[in-house]
Order: sequence, then C-alpha cells, then structure tokens
Amino acid sequence: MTFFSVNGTAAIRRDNRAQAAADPGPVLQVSKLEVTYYTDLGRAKALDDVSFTLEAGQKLGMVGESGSGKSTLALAMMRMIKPPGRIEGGQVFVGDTELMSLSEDGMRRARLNKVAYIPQGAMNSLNPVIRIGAQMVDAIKAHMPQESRKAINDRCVHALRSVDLDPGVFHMYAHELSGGMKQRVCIAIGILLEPQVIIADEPTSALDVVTQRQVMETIDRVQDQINAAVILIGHDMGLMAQFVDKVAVMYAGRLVEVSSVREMFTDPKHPYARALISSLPNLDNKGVFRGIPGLAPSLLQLPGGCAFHPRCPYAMPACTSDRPEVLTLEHGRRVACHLFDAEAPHGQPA
Ligand SMILES: Nc1ncnc2c1ncn2[C@@H]1O[C@H](COP(=O)(O)OP(=O)(O)OP(=O)(O)O)[C@@H](O)[C@H]1O
Repeated sequence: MTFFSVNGTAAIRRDNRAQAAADPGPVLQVSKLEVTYYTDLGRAKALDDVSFTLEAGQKLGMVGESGSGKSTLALAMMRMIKPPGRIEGGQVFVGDTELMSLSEDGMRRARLNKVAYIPQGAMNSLNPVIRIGAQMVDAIKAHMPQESRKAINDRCVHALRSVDLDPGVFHMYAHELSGGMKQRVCIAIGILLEPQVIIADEPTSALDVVTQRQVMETIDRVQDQINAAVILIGHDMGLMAQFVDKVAVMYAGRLVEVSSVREMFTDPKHPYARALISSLPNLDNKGVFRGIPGLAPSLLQLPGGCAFHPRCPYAMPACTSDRPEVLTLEHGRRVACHLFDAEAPHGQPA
C-alpha cells in the first residue's frame, strides 16, 4: 500500500506496480476452468479446460461468436455462476490468491478489491433512484467499513476524475448522464479499490463509435494508472485491434487460440481465428466480405473431435475423432488445432 493525496488529504492506495515489480510473472493465471449448465435438455459444457495467463498492465481481448462462453468465463472467474450452471473444476490465481478455494466471505472481499467485473449492460443497471455518489460509497463501505466518510468521498472523487468525469457527477442520478458517462461511472466503480484484474464485458456495446473510442481510451488510461491486467470481452475485432495486447478466441467453450494482437491479425493460426480475421473489412478486399460458413454448434450436441470441424475448410480425419490439445507454438502462441500437432515444441500440450 502507498499513500496518495486527494484534495489535500491522504488516502490508502494499493500500489499494483510495486507489487508487480516485487512479484514478477503473471498477475492472473486461469487454469483448466470448467463450467457446465445442467438444463432440462441436457448438459451444456460452456467452459472446457480454459487456461490463460495475463501480466500486470496487459490487456487481453476475448472474442468469439455469441454463446461461445465469454460471459460464462467472466462470471466463473468472479464465482458468480448461478444454477443451473456449476463450476466443475479449475483454478484462478490473482497474484498468489486462488479465488476458487476462498470461502464465500473471502470471495466477497476479493470482488472489487482483487478483481473487478463490469458486466454486460452495466450502465443500465445503475440504480435510477440513488445518486451516483451514494452507489459508489456503498461499494467502498462493503469492503472498508472502518474508512472515514471523508476518505471514502475522496476515493470516489479521485475515481471519477480518473475516468474524466467532473466530481459533480457524485451528486447526480443516472438519468442525468449520457450513455458514455454512465459507462465511465461503471469503470470508476470498478477501479475504486484499485483491483489487480479488471474484466469488462462488452463495455462499448450500445454506444456510438466516438463514445466507444472514448470509453476504450478511459479504460486504457485507468489501467495505466493502477497497472491492472484487463480482460475486454467483445465482438468488435477492429476496436480490439487498436486497444489490446493479446487476443483470445473462444469457440464452443474452448480457447482455440491465444496470440499477441499483431500475430493474431497478421498470421492467425486456428482456422476459426483465420475466418474471423478474414471476415473483417480491409482496404484490399474492396467490399467483398467472407463470412464463416455454417452455424455455431449447440453446446448440448457438440460434434465429436474438434467442435469446429464441420465448418473447417482444413478438416482432416483426426479432426472428426480426436479433440485437439492446446499446443504452445513459437512466441508462446497457444492453439488447439491438429494442423499444428507437428509444430508444437516436442509435441507437448501446453
Ligand atoms: N443460465 C443458463 N442456462 C443454461 N445455459 C446457459 C445459461 N447461461 C449460458 N448458458 C449456455 O452457455 C453458453 C455460453 O453462454 P455465454 O453467455 O457465456 O456466451 P457469450 O459468448 O458470452 O455470448 P454473448 O456474446 O452473446 O454474450 C450458451 O451458449 C448457453 O448454451
């Protein structure tokens, strides 16, 4: 912890940068996370063996078709999966704290403090009859019941300023704010306790393109201020390309590729990632867009072998029968595809 000054008063602030320097290595390690929804129609495995790491200050873009499991991943990391869903395995380390093994009370304290989640449509779930400031104060009080009112207010004002909002917003109601301002309030709430990890689920949906960019720039800036690792869930590959360091592609509950943003956009490996990239407009394809043939599979009836094989132009016999392991390729790229079985160092699954 270090001290910083807000309006001339001292407030406690965690120094994520000093923590990261003292403890190099990934701040977030997700390992073999598994989630199943037990529905009347059968079992839907929404997360299957999901593993990845993220360092302090890094931004990961999580992309994939609707229903591929992106929000489930965020909810599982927060231990907020509700029935009929169940977390059936895996670990999530934030620093040296393993979230899945915390008590309910320990997890309640870890939320917002170690890992903050800005859910899909968060800006529409601000309470319409409670002033913004009171909602921010409540969030802090739940974690710091001993904190003085003045220190709490100062912390709120600091967070509002960090997201480029006037401190006057503290006294306003949600209906007095534009969509972009409301989304920035949600980001301010997310950073109140300076978490080491921030997960933002579609933070720019329902915003116009100018406001989208402003919100992404706000996330960029606050992340830099508190040196957090950020996961951005979304569909907009163009926006991802501009703002993230790494891209993770999810398909039918599995991470099929995790690569640096440059490698993902210049040389995507997994055929599904290739299809996603080639469906983007660019200056060369002169308005001819290539879609991805077929539909995303139902999680209740996944094809055998690789779930993508019925849509894959490179499918081989092994793809119909053997589930591809996640392989580590050069530069630490991770790909789950039989096309690369021979390329992985020593053929070892990651
Ligand atoms: N409450 C639920 N009950 C049953 N199945 C569910 C439930 N929530 C999610 N699922 C299943 O989990 C899968 C993943 O859903 P999830 O919301 O994580 O996808 P997503 O990639 O975030 O989609 P979107 O981009 O549309 O938000 C869905 O296809 C659905 O089959």
